[in-house]
Amino acid sequence: MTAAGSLPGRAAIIDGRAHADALGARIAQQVQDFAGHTGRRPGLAVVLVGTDPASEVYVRSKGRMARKLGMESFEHVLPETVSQADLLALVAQLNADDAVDGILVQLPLPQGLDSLAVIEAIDPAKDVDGLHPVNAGYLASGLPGLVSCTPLGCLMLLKESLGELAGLDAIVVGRSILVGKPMAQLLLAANCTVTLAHSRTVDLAGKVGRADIVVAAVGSAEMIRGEWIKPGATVIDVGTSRVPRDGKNHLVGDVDFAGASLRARAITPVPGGVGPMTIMTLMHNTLIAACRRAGLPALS
Ligand SMILES: Nc1nc2c(c(=O)[nH]1)N[C@@H](CN(C=O)c1ccc(C(=O)N[C@@H](CCC(=O)O)C(=O)O)cc1)CN2
Repeated sequence: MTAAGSLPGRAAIIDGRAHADALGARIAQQVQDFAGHTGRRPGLAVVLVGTDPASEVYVRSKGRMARKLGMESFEHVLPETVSQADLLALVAQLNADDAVDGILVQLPLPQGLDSLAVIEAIDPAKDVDGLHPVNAGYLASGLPGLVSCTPLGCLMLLKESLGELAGLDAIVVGRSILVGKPMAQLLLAANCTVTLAHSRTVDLAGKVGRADIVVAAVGSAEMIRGEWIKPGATVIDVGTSRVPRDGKNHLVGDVDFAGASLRARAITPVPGGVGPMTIMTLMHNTLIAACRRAGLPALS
């Protein structure tokens, strides 16, 4: 049988925007409850260094979404020429600010700045990107911390689409600290059997072809071919690359969408799949961080 809403031989589309909207409605209600209990609103500080156009768009979207859900948004824009010391001083100031529950430094940072050192400087309790080694360690140890936004969004989409994940064979293609590594840990915690593939993996096509779940996070346009996908697999595409086609720039994922749709049971589109969930899971993490800091029970 095909997944709900799909035509025979065509994968169901996993609608990330709809899932993000539903999660956003729940968060907005919980923000009101938080404000009722504490007399203040959860606060998210976003730091942008430089003028990368895509990063500017993402930072604006994060601030807009935080305000829309009733949170405080603090936006800090620093010039590309900022020193490592000044950036670290801003992070220290945000760590000490009681109105700030979540801190996010937009990546990538301009050349010359050490992003790992900046991430390590963030108070792990306010690290709503879930990238601090303490939070990565909590995730690997099965302890409650803050989980990186994109993989958390992917896991939510997978659970919505598949229900139970236990026992499924999953492959994650890409081993970044932002997506690949935490994604593999989340799937392991959900009792999948996980392969973490990367640029040196031998026979990637064969390994993808044995997976019930494929999470593609390589950052290379359409490199996962449709014919590699196991019939009936569920495909989550994290990639966003712009490619020139028919005289226009098109946004495509890491997966050959048209080919994969003929074999998969369900697939995320690009745009409109994982991306909107990345922004909403950041809001979810900010609310979790705020509740923990206020000593309120964790959210469901
Ligand atoms: N500190 C961080 N930096 C970066 C992260 C992150 O999670 N934390 N992730 C990415 C960028 N990113 C959020 O920061 C992000 C990327 C894409 C989208 C999104 O909604 N994409 C749309 C398409 C948008 C377009 O047209 O270009 C979609 O897929 O539908 C949201 C957030 C790297 N940096």
